Amino acid sequence: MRAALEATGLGVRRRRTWVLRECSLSVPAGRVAALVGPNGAGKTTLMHTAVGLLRPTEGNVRVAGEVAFVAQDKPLYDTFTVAETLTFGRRTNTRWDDAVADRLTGLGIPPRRKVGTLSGGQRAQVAVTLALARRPDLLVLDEPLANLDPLARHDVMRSIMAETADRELTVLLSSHVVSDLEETCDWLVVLNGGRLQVSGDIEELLDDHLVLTGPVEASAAGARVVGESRTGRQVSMLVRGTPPQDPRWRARRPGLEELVMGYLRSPEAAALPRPAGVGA
Ligand SMILES: Nc1ncnc2c1ncn2[C@@H]1O[C@H](COP(=O)(O)OP(=O)(O)OP(=O)(O)O)[C@@H](O)[C@H]1O
Repeated sequence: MRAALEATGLGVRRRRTWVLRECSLSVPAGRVAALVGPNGAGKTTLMHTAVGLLRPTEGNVRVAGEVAFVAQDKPLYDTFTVAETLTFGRRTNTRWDDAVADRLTGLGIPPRRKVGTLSGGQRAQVAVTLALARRPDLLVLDEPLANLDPLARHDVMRSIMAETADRELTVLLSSHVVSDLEETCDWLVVLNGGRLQVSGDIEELLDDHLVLTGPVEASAAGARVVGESRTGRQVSMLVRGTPPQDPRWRARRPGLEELVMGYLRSPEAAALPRPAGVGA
């Protein structure tokens, strides 16, 4: 399994505070990885170190091949037209792919319009298309869907997915809206308070967890409990691995959002690949 992105013991200190610490993860090539976590978790910091905008204080991060990055504010030249923006991209990139760039026309974005007059969704499409047309091996997108309406979010994700279907491209994208990621992402990375909590294949993670509901008296002995919440006499908990024996539990597979929320509510819990030879 070739890694497109590999971080080892990655740490970033800003002034006196560690904003990223002991972060070791590996995203296999060809995956679409969702990077989630609350505000200030360190998502942008991780992305900036991955694309070389920020030097780690400790550890290292390695990326295989060419990287394209779309920053949160989708920086573009507002006075350029869409066509001029594409011409600029073509002239400044040796790996430029006209077929990808031409997709903007198919999306109904007028080539003669000034970039500064585009809607948020159109602007996001231009920024993502510019990055994709550079034919990167790894595409890093910092909240590409922020401030977009549901239709525009769907369209941007569709543009990205069209490209991943055509060739081996690895994508790392951050978002606060887990439901946007459910259909498109197959790898999950959860950061919380600068620490890595989860990194793994989404289907395997969902298969490895259960949501249990039952009376507060039910015994969770033997289970690895990620987190729990109580409503009156009922308790609901996210567990990893083998469920507890008590027959009073009702068990079901979690959804992606439940899995993410379970970990975010329990910053001490982690679902990470263990180093070889180390027990559970
Ligand atoms: N230039 C800076 N100087 C000092 N601290 C910074 C700087 N940039 C970010 N930080 C701090 O680093 C921490 C992580 O920030 P980061 O932007 O990586 O989080 P994030 O997960 O991307 O958050 P958000 O979801 O709000 O975009 C925050 O506490 C932030 O205040």
